[in-house]
Amino acid sequence: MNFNHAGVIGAGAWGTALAQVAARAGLQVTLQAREPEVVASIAAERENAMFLPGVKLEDAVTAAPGLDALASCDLILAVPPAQHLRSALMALKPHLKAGAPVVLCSKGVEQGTLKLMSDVAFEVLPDAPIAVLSGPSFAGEVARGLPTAVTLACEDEDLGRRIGEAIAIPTFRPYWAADVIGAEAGAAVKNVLAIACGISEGKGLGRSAHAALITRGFAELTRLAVALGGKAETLAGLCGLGDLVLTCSSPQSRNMSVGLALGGGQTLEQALAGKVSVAEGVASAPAVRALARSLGVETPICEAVAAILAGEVDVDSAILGLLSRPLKAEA
Ligand SMILES: NC(=O)C1=CN([C@@H]2O[C@H](COP(=O)(O)OP(=O)(O)OC[C@H]3O[C@@H](n4cnc5c(N)ncnc54)[C@H](O)[C@@H]3O)[C@@H](O)[C@H]2O)C=CC1
Ligand SMILES: O=C(CO)COP(=O)(O)O
Repeated sequence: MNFNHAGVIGAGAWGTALAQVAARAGLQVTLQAREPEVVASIAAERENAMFLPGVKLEDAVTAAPGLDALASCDLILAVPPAQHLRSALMALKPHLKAGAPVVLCSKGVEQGTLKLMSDVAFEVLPDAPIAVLSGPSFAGEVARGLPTAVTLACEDEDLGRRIGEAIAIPTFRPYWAADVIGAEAGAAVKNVLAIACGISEGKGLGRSAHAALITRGFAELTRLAVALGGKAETLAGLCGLGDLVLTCSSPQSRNMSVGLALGGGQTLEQALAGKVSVAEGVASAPAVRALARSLGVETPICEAVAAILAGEVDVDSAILGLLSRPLKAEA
């Protein structure tokens, strides 16, 4: 089956950028937006002024307020914030075309249930083929046509390849993989680690600390992903190391920005004030901590971030705590 019509759930920055990619790849695209002003601005100005200003959208992208508009879509890209994926898929269910694959593009762990996005999707849409798209990809850069490569993970590798080919353009290169759990675990944990790197940067701890944090963070991310059933080699790819390096290295990252603000002395409330965009690591940190504890996996950096965000410890004490840990073998 070739794909002709993509439906995108969630017209935030990333949903809009992916709609642009799919349209450039030759698909008709319906972009479902919750905010009436987003639907209106795309219809009138060809621009999502609220979430992705300054990018003129392709003619093939049409915005719609309701999920009923996705009923004829043969490919769905689900891009709501992770904590809203369940409700979004439940709302999609009556309108989902039989057999249409659902590609999960949100990055996070569901609070309360501690489930990965694919677990949520399997629960809500047990009959739908599920794939995961993740990798180093800032929405603004992708939408402006700057190049990147991502992981397209699907247990059915042939389907993964076909989805990848359907949305690929020279500046957006999906590499397929079968390890859905590894791809999702990398996506969720890297956001928490980006907050840690932002804190380090905000405190002025230097380039060496930054590199050490990324590296030890990568060890945490890999340990947790493997405990969940993922493969270490997946985490060495675009959806793990690739996205970790990107998100930990630029204030363009909403997660790193939150960390920068915290490291600069702001409270979490101040760091989040006035932001319309989502910093997923804030919601995922307590879930990642709980998940790691339930599996007996050591994740000291994620633990420290979760404790800072929960107000259990201040930034300086958390840093001191990490630096005072017993020495051990690296591997
Ligand atoms: N922005 C980026 O560069 C990238 C984002 N992602 C992931 O994509 C997902 C969506 O992020 P963005 O598009 O950046 O979001 P955004 O921060 O640009 O926009 C917020 C989105 O949240 C939606 N929203 C707010 N409250 C909601 C509710 N109660 N129920 C359902 N939706 C609600 C808004 O409608 C809007 O679509 C996140 O999981 C993020 O980690 C992944 C790769 C890149
Ligand atoms: O996931 C992303 C890049 O791959 C976007 O990161 P932020 O959500 O931190 O901006």
